[in-house]
Amino acid sequence: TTTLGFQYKGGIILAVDSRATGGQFIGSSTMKKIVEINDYLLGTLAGGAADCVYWDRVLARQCRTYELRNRERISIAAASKLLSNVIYTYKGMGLSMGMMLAGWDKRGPSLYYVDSEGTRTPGKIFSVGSGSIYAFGTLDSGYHWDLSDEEAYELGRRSIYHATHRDAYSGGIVRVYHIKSTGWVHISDEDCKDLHYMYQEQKEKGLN
Ligand SMILES: C#CCCCC(=O)N[C@@H](Cc1ccccc1)C(=O)N[C@@H](CC(C)C)B(O)O
Repeated sequence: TTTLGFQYKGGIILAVDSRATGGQFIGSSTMKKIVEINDYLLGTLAGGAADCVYWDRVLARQCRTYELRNRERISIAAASKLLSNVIYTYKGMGLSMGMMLAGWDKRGPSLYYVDSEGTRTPGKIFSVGSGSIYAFGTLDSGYHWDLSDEEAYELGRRSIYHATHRDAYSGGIVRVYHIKSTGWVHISDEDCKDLHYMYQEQKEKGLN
């Protein structure tokens, strides 16, 4: 898996691949690794597929319960704390999860990283998963706060593409979402093979 999230002038971008593997076996090429918890809150999945999917559903239920009890949406900080606290009770028992929670709440845009070791931290740029080392190469060299929306989408897309090209455990569809003050927008789903030939063409025409 390769997942990434970064905050910039225009909000937050999330981008992920869609491959699930069991050893060298590819179990899925269409996995949804960005999960829509509510209209203002997205999560990303990396690590054990069953662990991530299961605990994300638990979190989604807890967020909805919070809304019903408090008549307002949960903050990203509180949602990430709920997730972190509940999986911390299983620390050392073999859970494997590296998740990002991204959204827009009363304090504005917010991006958190939460994992099964007990780490919970806010930040501006994260990449999580076996291909994150490759994604960082493109992401860190292309990132700046004042990216335009289109440049930000392309940076997320290109960073995930590069990881799918080099990491055997990443591949399939490159999915990009944008979180703004009005909630999240699904920007694109593109097969990494199509992106490969598109970037090849650009290189041949010397457009890079
Ligand atoms: C095939 C199949 C069913 C999925 C098995 C399964 O959890 N694969 C894991 C890799 C893994 C992890 C821990 C133990 C074993 C195997 C996987 O593909 N994780 C991706 C993200 C999830 C959300 C799809 B990615 O991190 O590579």
